[in-house]
Amino acid sequence: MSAPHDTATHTTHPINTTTSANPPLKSDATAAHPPQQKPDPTSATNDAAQGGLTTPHPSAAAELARLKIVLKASLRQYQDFPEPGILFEDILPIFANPELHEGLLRGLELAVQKQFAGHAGKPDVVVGLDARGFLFGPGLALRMGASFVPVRKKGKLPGACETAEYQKEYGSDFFQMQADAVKKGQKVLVVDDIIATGGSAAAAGSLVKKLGGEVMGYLFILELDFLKGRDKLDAPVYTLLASQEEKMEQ
Ligand SMILES: O=P(O)(O)OC[C@H]1O[C@H](OP(=O)(O)OP(=O)(O)O)[C@H](O)[C@@H]1O
Ligand SMILES: Nc1ncnc2[nH]cnc12
Repeated sequence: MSAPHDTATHTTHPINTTTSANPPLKSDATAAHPPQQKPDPTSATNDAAQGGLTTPHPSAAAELARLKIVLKASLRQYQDFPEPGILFEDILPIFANPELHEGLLRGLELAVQKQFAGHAGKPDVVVGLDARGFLFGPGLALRMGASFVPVRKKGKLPGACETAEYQKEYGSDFFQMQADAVKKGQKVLVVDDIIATGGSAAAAGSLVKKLGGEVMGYLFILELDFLKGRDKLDAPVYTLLASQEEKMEQ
């Protein structure tokens, strides 16, 4: 099988040199996959990344708007992964590039300041969901001076745990939190990479409440709009990027 990706556009990613049963989509029509003549937004040396991420002292709104464009352009989509009918949104290119990684944390920090300040101010605890919520949840918590607590898939945490079952875009699962991980009355921000059906985030929110925490909001990098997952959540929701307004044609 040939290399799944044009390395001329993504020279900084070792992943692009491997073969795969689900190559990233090549069409210019997807926002997640930049056309070949465009500079690689995930490259630390390209102009878009430099202009988007290193401009000194822009207003918070302008800075957030610029970060969103650069971050969205770095995402990749894989058709029929992990099963037919799913258009998989791959956020890993963000973490492969230190500037994008920094830009993500900055964008999320600005979003929390802008979106949640009026509701509850700063969180006491950031709760990140297994597994991709662990990629940026601890970094965001550190920036905001908050604790980080994981929600894990069943059977991974020692000691007394609370458990919640949930449905997601592909299948069902169980989440757990350690029973003493959140103190009564603590303000909790639940974070994850993607909200699809909202099942995972709703289960995490229910666990936080079982422990006595107060869910001040939910924060995601990306939202699959057509699944309307935010309707399952009963606290303010903020998503940095939007995607898939309608279900993929089969
Ligand atoms: O809104 P939902 O329909 O619940 O789907 C969103 C969840 O699905 C993905 O995780 P997944 O369970 O695939 O696990 P992973 O993070 O371990 O890959 C994603 O990272 C979210 O946690
Ligand atoms: N379409 C999707 N892409 C990536 N992660 C997901 N989690 C649930 N649905 C997903």
